[in-house]
Amino acid sequence: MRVHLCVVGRLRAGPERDLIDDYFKRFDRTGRALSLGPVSVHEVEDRKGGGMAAEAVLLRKAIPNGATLCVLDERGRVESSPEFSKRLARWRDDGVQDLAFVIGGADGIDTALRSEADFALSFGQMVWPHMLVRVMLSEQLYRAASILAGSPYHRV
Ligand SMILES: C[S@@+](CC[C@H](N)C(=O)[O-])C[C@H]1O[C@@H](n2cnc3c(N)ncnc32)[C@H](O)[C@@H]1O
Repeated sequence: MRVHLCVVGRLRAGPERDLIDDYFKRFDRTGRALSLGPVSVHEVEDRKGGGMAAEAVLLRKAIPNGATLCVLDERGRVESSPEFSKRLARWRDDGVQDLAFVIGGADGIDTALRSEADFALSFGQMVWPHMLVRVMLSEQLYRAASILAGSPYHRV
């Protein structure tokens, strides 16, 4: 199951990028034997000030046809890491070929695009900066793969 991160904004070189690259490298390595990954990042940017609607047009183009769509949204469902790992495994076992995660920009995700999602995942009711949400998601993907692989990374 290929994993796509469709996100608003370009992340410049720096600590967040290093963390994301590291977690995705680990996710790809751990996920290979589990039919999870590879992961690819699709960054979109609307330079014309078109807001969420314009960003949604660009995001839709970045989401592969037929992909299962999971939006990151503070109003979504909060899950434990083991629950999230089971969800990933279920999508994979159900034959999902492409799984796309969408993280919005400063204004959030367009309502219409949000309503098209198969699932809305929340990292709690607080609103986090989108670049941090990218880091958190990349870590949770690696953690989920580790849980499914039975490796000791997740210890709770
Ligand atoms: C700065 S937030 C935008 C918040 C915006 N005010 C809204 O109402 O949606 C940017 C993006 O980060 C993600 N995000 C922020 N906090 C989150 C949370 N607690 N759980 C999941 N995703 C979150 C969402 O994808 C959101 O669109």
